[in-house]
Amino acid sequence: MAPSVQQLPEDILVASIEKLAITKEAPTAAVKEVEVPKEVEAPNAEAPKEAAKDAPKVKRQIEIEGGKTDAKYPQYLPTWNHGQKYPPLEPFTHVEHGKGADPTFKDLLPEGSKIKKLTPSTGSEVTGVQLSKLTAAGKDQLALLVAQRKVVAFRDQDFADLPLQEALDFGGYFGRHHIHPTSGSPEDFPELHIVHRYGATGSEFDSFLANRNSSVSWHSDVTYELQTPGTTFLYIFDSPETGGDTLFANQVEAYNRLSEPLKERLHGLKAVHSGFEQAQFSRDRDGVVRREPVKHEHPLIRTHPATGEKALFVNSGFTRSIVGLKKEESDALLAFLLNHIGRGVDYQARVSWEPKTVVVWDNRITVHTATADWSTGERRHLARITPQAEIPFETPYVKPETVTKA
Ligand SMILES: O=C(O)CCC(=O)C(=O)O
Ligand SMILES: [Fe+2]
Repeated sequence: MAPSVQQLPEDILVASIEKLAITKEAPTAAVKEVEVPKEVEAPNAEAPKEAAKDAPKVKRQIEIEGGKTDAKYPQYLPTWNHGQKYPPLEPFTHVEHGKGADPTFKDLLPEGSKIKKLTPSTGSEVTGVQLSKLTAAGKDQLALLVAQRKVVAFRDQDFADLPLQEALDFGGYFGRHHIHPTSGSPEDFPELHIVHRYGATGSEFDSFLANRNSSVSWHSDVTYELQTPGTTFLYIFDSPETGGDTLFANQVEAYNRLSEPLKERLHGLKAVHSGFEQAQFSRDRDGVVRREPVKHEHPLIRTHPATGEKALFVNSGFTRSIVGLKKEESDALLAFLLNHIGRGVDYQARVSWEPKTVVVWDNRITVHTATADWSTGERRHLARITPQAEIPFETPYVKPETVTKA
């Protein structure tokens, strides 16, 4: 078996276990049938709402009461609309705002703000900045800072209190919104990907752990798409008192740690990233599949368009095989790379969620994993905004001596 299929993509957990958990945890909750548009055939992913207006109606189930009443942000609870069907994504031109941004960060980190490294190579924490108030220059610098530090946690944000559309408008600056094929989203906002768990003993998550040793599942989001996500946002509503941290691994550093002969050999190789298993997982549980699944081949080493840094671009969630290698070779090489990334605690950062935190990371050059380590029945509830970026590209291997001489 390929190493990648031994682990479930984290998105799968987010998408489907939550749905089951809600049903289990709130058995008395009323389920209301709501009239909603059927077969929302959007002409493209950017304009689903226009298409929805004239569409015929079907019933959709939304979960209310037991699940909704005690959530701090019920407007962000997940719903699954089986009527939402979108055509394949069309390519678009991505504008990389981090490229050419002012590296002094004067519009992002004004006087009085504080930035602190989480670990030497990876992750920073910022206080004294209100993301929602950033100018265009500040947003460009945000993209650059995140590309450099890989992940940045911004504390004390008003983001969760903004109208949902305003939060989306902010995120839309960084790229076209990705609509997830299977995850729950707030009613009428399919661009928001919702993470929602109770983590209670006896929940669906326990039965998941019955077959797994750990909830750790390193992945980069939806890398099966042609244009994979770039600057990405996750913000918190409810979290357990302790636990539920999110971990990030730095794929630039994972690349840098490889020997020169191995780096040189990996350049030019491509890997297959597949969304088929995720879609099937959802179908098997009567979940939604908003768009038919796709696979794409991406370079094993990709270059970041703003920093020029090279990063390993494989993840255990979606990378299935290396193109051109025989199965055993591909499995062995992928297993080595994924193991290398997963055990690289010396190039990872762990973000602890505090109320009002917004975490921004660059999905092109990191992998991340949730940790489901609490079993107290506390709610953990977050939303992700996932702007897509460029088609992954690579630049040629450069020997270190050449760099020194140049
Ligand atoms: O729940 C988390 O900490 C991360 C979830 C996740 O992988 C995501 O939203 O992309
Ligand atoms: Fe994720």
